[in-house]
Amino acid sequence: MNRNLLLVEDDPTHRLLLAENLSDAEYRVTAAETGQQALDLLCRQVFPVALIDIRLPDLSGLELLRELRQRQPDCCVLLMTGQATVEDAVAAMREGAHDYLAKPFRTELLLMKMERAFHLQQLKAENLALREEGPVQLASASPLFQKLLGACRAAAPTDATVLLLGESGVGKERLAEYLHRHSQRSGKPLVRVNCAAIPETLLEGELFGYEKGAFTGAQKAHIGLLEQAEGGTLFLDEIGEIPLAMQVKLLRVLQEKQLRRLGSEKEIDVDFRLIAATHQNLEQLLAEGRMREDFYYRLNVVPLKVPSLRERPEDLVPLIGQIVGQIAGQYRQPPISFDPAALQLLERYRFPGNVRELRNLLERLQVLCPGETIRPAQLPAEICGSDRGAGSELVQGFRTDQTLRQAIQQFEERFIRRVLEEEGGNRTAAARRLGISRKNLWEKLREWTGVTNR
Ligand SMILES: Nc1ncnc2c1ncn2[C@@H]1O[C@H](COP(=O)(O)OP(=O)(O)OP(=O)(O)O)[C@@H](O)[C@H]1O
Repeated sequence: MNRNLLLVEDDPTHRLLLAENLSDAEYRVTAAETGQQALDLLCRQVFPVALIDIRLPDLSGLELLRELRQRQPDCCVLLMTGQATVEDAVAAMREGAHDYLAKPFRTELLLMKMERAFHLQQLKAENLALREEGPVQLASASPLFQKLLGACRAAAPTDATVLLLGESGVGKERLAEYLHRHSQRSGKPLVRVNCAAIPETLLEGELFGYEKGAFTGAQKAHIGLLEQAEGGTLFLDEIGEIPLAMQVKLLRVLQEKQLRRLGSEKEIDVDFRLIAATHQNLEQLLAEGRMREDFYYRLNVVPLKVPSLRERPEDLVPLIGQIVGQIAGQYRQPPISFDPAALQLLERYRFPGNVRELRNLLERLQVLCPGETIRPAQLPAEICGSDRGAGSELVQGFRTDQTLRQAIQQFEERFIRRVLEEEGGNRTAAARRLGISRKNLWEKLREWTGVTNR
């Protein structure tokens, strides 16, 4: 475990003495004289434990504690307090400090408390790793997807760069998580970056980090995402969106395993495994000059194509089972099921949004109709309509030389007739499905055909 310890003490003699004793006990001590210095250090380094004097020249121990908890909420804080400030220390413990030492204290007591604090952090880290190691569930009965999983299992324990290719919503991010969990780096962070979601002007600072004052607005130093992935995995989603200039910089980091924060000359060693993903055709980006060849070859070490849901029809039913189970559990509701006709419609639908679209649909149905057996009429129009030639006859023969109003009226008539037909002429059922009153339906029919109510 990282034995970094932040020591904040303004009294030089006491600071030196403490630093010496703690270093002798093999802690890696970084000392600060003031609250501000401590805050700057907290932007640069992760400290599992901090030992803080409650009386500092610039900030009160309580203020520093609050700021510290914002920057590193997992840090375990021990306060040093004089007799006069014991009450403050107790208040600080209510705000999340772990323990306090009343001055003067013996070195053995300090070392004992320190050992306990680090032990606690170790347990927390192990617990977290255990929780995160839970299986990433990937329901699949399709040979194509099974083959992909086989390749993932082979690639996972290596440090090779993996490039996940496939349409939006097929589960690339989920596979990246699977790869990370099955790698040697699973105890370390998986840092996910959606390159398309970060504005180009901010991308470099976000990835590489920056020093205080590196540019206007950089009021404090910032640890970049590449550094945050230290020891773990960096997942760069939408890699096709990375601007050319940034490709050069990233390539350099990938080759030299070193980076420089914005506004700094210092090279920092970095060690992460890269997984990249895109729904774009990278060869086309190459041809269009939007991706550098050297960057492409660096990414394209283990390319894995994730099939769309259409290419793995065998997976629809297992996926429905898994996702409904998950969502119903989450909402503590009885799970939905599908009648054979509804299931058949789902099987015929193309799911352009892939598993994401399926998941959203299932969540909506589960929340609106918990425990029900879903019938075709409860499915959205795009899925229902995919029955019998995707409902295309409803829009066949439309002319563009009519007004919008005429076109809408024409569609309305066809649509209503079709629903009425599907309901075997039962107007009450048809009106309910159409979401209009029986009277309204009758009026419309009379207008079109002169039929009167029977
Ligand atoms: N095998 C699966 N089992 C259950 N849920 C899945 C599975 N694959 C994907 N999902 C779910 O589908 C949604 C989309 O998956 P994910 O974000 O991994 O897709 P993606 O390919 O990375 O999409 P994009 O290219 O848009 O980033 C997520 O909610 C995810 O949990």
